[in-house]
Amino acid sequence: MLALARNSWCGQMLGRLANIDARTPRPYSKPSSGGNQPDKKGKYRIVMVRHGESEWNQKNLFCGWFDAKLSEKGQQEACAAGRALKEAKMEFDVAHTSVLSRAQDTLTAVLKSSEHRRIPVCTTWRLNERHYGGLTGLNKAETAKKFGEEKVQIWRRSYDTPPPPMEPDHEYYACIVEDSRYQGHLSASEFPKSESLKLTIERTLPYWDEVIVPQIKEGLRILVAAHGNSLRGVVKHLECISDQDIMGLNLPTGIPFVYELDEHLKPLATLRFLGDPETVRKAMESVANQGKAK
Ligand SMILES: O=C(O)[C@@H](CO)OP(=O)(O)O
Repeated sequence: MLALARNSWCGQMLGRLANIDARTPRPYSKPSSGGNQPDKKGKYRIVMVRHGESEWNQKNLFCGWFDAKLSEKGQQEACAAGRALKEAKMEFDVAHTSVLSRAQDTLTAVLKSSEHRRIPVCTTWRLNERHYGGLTGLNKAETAKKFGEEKVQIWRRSYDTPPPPMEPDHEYYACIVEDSRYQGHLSASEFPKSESLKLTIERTLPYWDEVIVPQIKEGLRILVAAHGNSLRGVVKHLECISDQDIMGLNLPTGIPFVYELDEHLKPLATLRFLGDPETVRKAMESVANQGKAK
């Protein structure tokens, strides 16, 4: 059994292997940018949220596994996300998050501002942001000026081109590799030096399949607070989005999105954001533009 979850309650779930039916590929349709019309109700529902804006998002720096904190705006976004969930009368039995502060602090703020009762929270490095390798700490616009916007777009959004690796002399190597939250969970050979979306999906999906899916099937109402790229991986998997089309998906910070799922855990529709459509559209556009030379 894989040592996926830190929380022992979640760990118990690992004994049960997921039994998901073979996926039927279907065409990717653009995510709905908000809207107040609830989807047709599925047999199951899952809600996910990308963390609120971090201090490094604010400075437009590649962040990856660096443990940036939420900015003031990010805190507010997380609180607004909680209020949106409360307004939509969404309740949860269990939450999943990464080991990074920006996702955990978002989850805490969401649960508090939605006046939610205490629920078990499972944390795992498998929901971490993708590891940005040697780009970690670099400014995205300056990197685009230096290497060209096209190259930066490939590093940021392509499916299988990883950014350059993080070498031991990198400014942030030690603070990431020696961080105690990875000790005993990741061996030196497993520790990423950089991750493409493909590699990110390869370490996120075992957690999805072995921990989250059995909980969904048990009827537990689940909230996942994670990161732009770990969640892009889950969205790609759920909606069978092609390697090419996933390049166009930019998840906004701090806006929850909902999936209604059928009995085979197939979404009845594309993701639905709990937010004003124009705000969601602008937020997605602004994430996409972070990689422009400006
Ligand atoms: O820097 C990062 O870790 C991620 C998310 O903030 O950035 P991007 O949107 O460029 O993948």
